[in-house]
Amino acid sequence: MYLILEGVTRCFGSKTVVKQVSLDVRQGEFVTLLGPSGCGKTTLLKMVGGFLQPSAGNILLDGVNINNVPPEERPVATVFQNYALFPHMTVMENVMYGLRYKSGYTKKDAYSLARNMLELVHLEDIAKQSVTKISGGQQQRVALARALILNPKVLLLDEPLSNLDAKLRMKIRKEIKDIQLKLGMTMVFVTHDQEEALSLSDRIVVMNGGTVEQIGIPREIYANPRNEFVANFVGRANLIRAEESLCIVRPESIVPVEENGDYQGVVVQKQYMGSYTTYFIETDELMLQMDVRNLEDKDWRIGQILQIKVMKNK
Ligand SMILES: Nc1ncnc2c1ncn2[C@@H]1O[C@H](COP(=O)(O)OP(=O)(O)OP(=O)(O)O)[C@@H](O)[C@H]1O
Repeated sequence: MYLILEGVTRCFGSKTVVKQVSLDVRQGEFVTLLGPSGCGKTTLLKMVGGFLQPSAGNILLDGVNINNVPPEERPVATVFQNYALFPHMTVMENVMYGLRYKSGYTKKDAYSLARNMLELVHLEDIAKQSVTKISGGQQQRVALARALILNPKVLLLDEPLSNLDAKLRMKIRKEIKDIQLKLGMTMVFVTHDQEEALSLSDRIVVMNGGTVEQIGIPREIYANPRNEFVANFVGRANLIRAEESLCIVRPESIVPVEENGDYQGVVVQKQYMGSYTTYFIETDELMLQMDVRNLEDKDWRIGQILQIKVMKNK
């Protein structure tokens, strides 16, 4: 394993905000820390970046314990949520600044490397502009180039897309993934956005209250959430309790049938979502959500009685 976290813990005063987190990240892997605000994901990332010391536990990178290595000497780079660019510098100067603690680069080397990075993030045409005169999406790309110029062993990204509008978020999300695949770079990404986590990650670490709830590939996390917290935080879920057991059923795993359904219920509300419609179906004991793709002319009206079957999550 490339990046190893062993029982990493962090306390602030009497409060433990990261509790005994253990995690192995493979070289070239894209791992996302996903969880609600305050669950400790940024604190965990800061410990990997060296900006915070663990109260207990070890962090190893490429076989070396980096617990006591200061941030500027770690082979790790961080892209922050607020970009942290220098307003008095141009795009090019900001990217070159990434190399400030690295020795052995002439100004010419640094310039040529920065040029390559700007090409990678498609900003070569605005290299001479001030960073205050460019858009949010472009600023985020500058921050990315400034981190990548260090050729880090691990790139840490702390909610890098949260200041962008929905459309731009999708665009930069794809660019980050393209770069990760192109460079084979190990990335640890922090977000509270489940879509971002599902679409980008090789594996997702779902966190809650400073601990890990589940680690798995996106499909596993979505189709087989370990508990109610994961089921509700990642996607929408119908929670069907039978005696001692809890069955977690995704809305698209509920299908209408002509007869012999598992449940009969009445449509009490429907929400048109473009590519699918969500029907809220009230049975004797449950309120179920059913998603039906809007491919055919199938449509059920409010008040209609339906038979439904519960399928396996995909
Ligand atoms: N320097 C600090 N001193 C005291 N408490 C802190 C400090 N930094 C973070 N915390 C607390 O630790 C907890 C976890 O914070 P953290 O920023 O890691 O959460 P997060 O999951 O990244 O949340 P968000 O998505 O809101 O950034 C929070 O309760 C926060 O108030």
